[in-house]
Amino acid sequence: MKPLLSLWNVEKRFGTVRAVNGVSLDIRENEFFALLGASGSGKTTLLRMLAGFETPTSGAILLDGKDISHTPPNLRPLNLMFQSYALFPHMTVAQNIAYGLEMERLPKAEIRDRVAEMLATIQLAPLAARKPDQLSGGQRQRVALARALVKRPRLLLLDEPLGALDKKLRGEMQLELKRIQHDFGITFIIVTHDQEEALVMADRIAILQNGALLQCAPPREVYEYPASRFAAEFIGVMNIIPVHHDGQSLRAGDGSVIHAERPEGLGPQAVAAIRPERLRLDAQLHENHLSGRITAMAYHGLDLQIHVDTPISARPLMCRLTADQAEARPLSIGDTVTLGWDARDTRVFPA
Ligand SMILES: Nc1ncnc2c1ncn2[C@@H]1O[C@H](COP(=O)(O)OP(=O)(O)OP(=O)(O)O)[C@@H](O)[C@H]1O
Repeated sequence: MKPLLSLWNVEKRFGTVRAVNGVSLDIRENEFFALLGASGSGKTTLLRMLAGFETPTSGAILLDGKDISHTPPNLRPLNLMFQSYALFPHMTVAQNIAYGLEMERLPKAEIRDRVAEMLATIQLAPLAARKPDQLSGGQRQRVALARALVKRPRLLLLDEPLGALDKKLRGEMQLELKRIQHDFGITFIIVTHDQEEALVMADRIAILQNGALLQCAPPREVYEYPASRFAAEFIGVMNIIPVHHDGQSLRAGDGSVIHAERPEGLGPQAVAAIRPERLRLDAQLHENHLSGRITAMAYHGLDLQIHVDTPISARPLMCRLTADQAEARPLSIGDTVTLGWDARDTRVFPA
């Protein structure tokens, strides 16, 4: 399938700072695409280049195969929604949504119909006559989204759109955004520093580090097969065990062998990485096993997290048990347990 948007080796320098460093990627029609990275990794700069507020120092941005690198923002078929998206305080919800269409001088009847459609989509029809200061944060966010969507852009760019919301509301709005994106069939590109948010919402995630693209893949792949140690630790929780590669096998600090599927060309210093939910208490069923002592436990409703002190790592291993597993085997701090995990669940990266 032909990509909607292509980035070809896009670079942006501010003086000596390389904010974006040779990023190449394709974004497909109807995709929910997340740009994920720590503060200063270049997410916003990349988004601003897509919107046309910055021009690449080198490389090209193509929309439908046409180079738009130097096309001004107002001539691009896209819309940008910021975290601090300001609604007009003196206008009602309906007027705020209608504003962009009125600027385009569309017929009154069409504006009325499209505003009504958007109010239904964001489920705020009963509040159409309210002013922004009579809305909750989540409701204001929906109006901002409606205002961006009502113009039917082909591409919507969202810069930390849920950043100002509390955790619970954020979770609800994540699902809401996904539903709206699906219903409208518009391509969404969202900037976030929240890895959980990217996992929940996106069809694909691009991880940026120091302006460079580290990995671009669907959430599951990013989670299960991180491209590097940085990606492994950035997404979700990861147990990291320093290992030595002697050409034959991987050994932990205490000399015990760690069974893993090894990448080629690994140097002597490496780390083994295992997700907490891959560690099991039925150790005999797995290639790797070792004993340790429980030092801490945290109950989370759906799961139980235990920290286990072991000889293979200075830091305790984090192990996540489902409620069923935890019920089958009552545990307390101080208990000795035997942990096991599979070689195929062990990723290995250069240290
Ligand atoms: N106008 C500018 N002039 C100089 N340096 C800039 C400018 N804009 C961004 N930078 C630098 O480029 C780098 C990337 O910034 P950018 O805002 O794109 O990162 P980000 O990933 O969006 O970060 P955050 O999550 O904190 O918003 C940073 O080192 C930043 O200081």
